[in-house]
Amino acid sequence: MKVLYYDCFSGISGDMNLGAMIDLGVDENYLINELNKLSINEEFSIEIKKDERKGISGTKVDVILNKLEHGYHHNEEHHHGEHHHRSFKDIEKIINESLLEESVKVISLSIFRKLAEAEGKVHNKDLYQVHFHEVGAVDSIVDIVGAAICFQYLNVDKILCSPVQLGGGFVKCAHGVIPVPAPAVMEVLKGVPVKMGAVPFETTTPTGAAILKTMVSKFTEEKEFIVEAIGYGVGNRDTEIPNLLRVYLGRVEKKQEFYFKENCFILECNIDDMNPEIYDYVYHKLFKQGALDVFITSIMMKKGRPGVKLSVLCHKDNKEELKKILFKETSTLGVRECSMVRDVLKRDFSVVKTSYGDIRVKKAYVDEEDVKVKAEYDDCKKAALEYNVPIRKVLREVYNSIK
Ligand SMILES: O=C([S-])c1cc(C(=O)S)c[n+]([C@@H]2O[C@H](COP(=O)(O)O)[C@@H](O)[C@H]2O)c1
Ligand code: NI
Repeated sequence: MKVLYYDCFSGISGDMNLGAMIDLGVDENYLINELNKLSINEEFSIEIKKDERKGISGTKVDVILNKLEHGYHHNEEHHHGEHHHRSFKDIEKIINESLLEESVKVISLSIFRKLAEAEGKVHNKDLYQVHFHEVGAVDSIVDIVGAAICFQYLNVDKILCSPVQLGGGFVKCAHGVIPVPAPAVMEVLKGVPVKMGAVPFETTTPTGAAILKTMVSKFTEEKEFIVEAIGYGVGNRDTEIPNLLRVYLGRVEKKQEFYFKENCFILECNIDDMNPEIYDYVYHKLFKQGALDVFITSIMMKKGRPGVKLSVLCHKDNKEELKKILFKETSTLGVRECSMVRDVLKRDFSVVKTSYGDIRVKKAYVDEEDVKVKAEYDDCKKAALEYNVPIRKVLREVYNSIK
């Protein structure tokens, strides 16, 4: 199983994510070619270079907004300092009408939706009323669609993430000066383990947060995988801590499970006043009704009376029928019930041909090497009686033939 792990000790932004993905091994030409399938491809270009923070080298990605001769930037409608805005609907259209792969469209749209929902919540607007600032919209489209292209390229089974460092201080944006963590970041990362204040700057942006929240299946510090590749995405600042996003590509050794869990019940009653000859009959009835096991434990009851605890292991579906048998066929006035989980070894059945006929054999697997083999007692008993031989002779032949 392939795992992608985000180590967000210095947070995450959309650009850092793209840098980390390329550093990890995503083919940059593939990423650029795929991004060019967007109709807005003339509005941006992508600069990819090696850079470093605190001596640790990684990949830095910058989304450069192109100055168009004809287009939004010089469009009459957007003079007088007004900005063109793209709504969530516009972005849905751009993504849906592109020639990007279907899975890339689905991932991109769900990341965008998460971002738009958070912005909507913070600014008290409906999802479809949220407008992305012109410059931010192109940047976010490249960061988010780029992230989706990388996920599709890496084709991992699971994405995990450390607690996310959000930073601190204040940041200037289109709304003015806002606190860090930015409100949209907090909204997106509700319920996610985060850390704050490592540096007095913004380390995690709304786009970075939305990528994580959409894609990560578990936020954990446990790294139960073998690291096969490491990537560093370089951030814009040079802070006291290296402004890097570290990602690991890992492999989880497939552990074969030899047992499975099963819900079951124990029915119990204490008896000190019943003819002991009857237990054989009760056992027979309980097993016939589907009891998984029936057993008796000697107990000392009140008034110094020796008695027994009759226990019945069963599944839920025949529990009530089994209780009825206990009430009808024994002297008890009450039955206790207790739910439990049992671990059951995987097993298979086969038939061994012996000179005494066919004998059924059960194999239960403790692990790859350790197998418990058991000849079916009833078959051995029948064969021993039929051939008038000691039962151990039958057993020996069975075990010798399956060695
Ligand atoms: O809507 C805008 S411009 C906006 C809202 C918020 C909220 O938290 S609400 C935050 N910001 C800041 O803009 C930059 C860019 O973020 P990206 O995710 O687009 O990379 C970042 O500093 C945000 O905190 C902008
Ligand atoms: Ni906002």
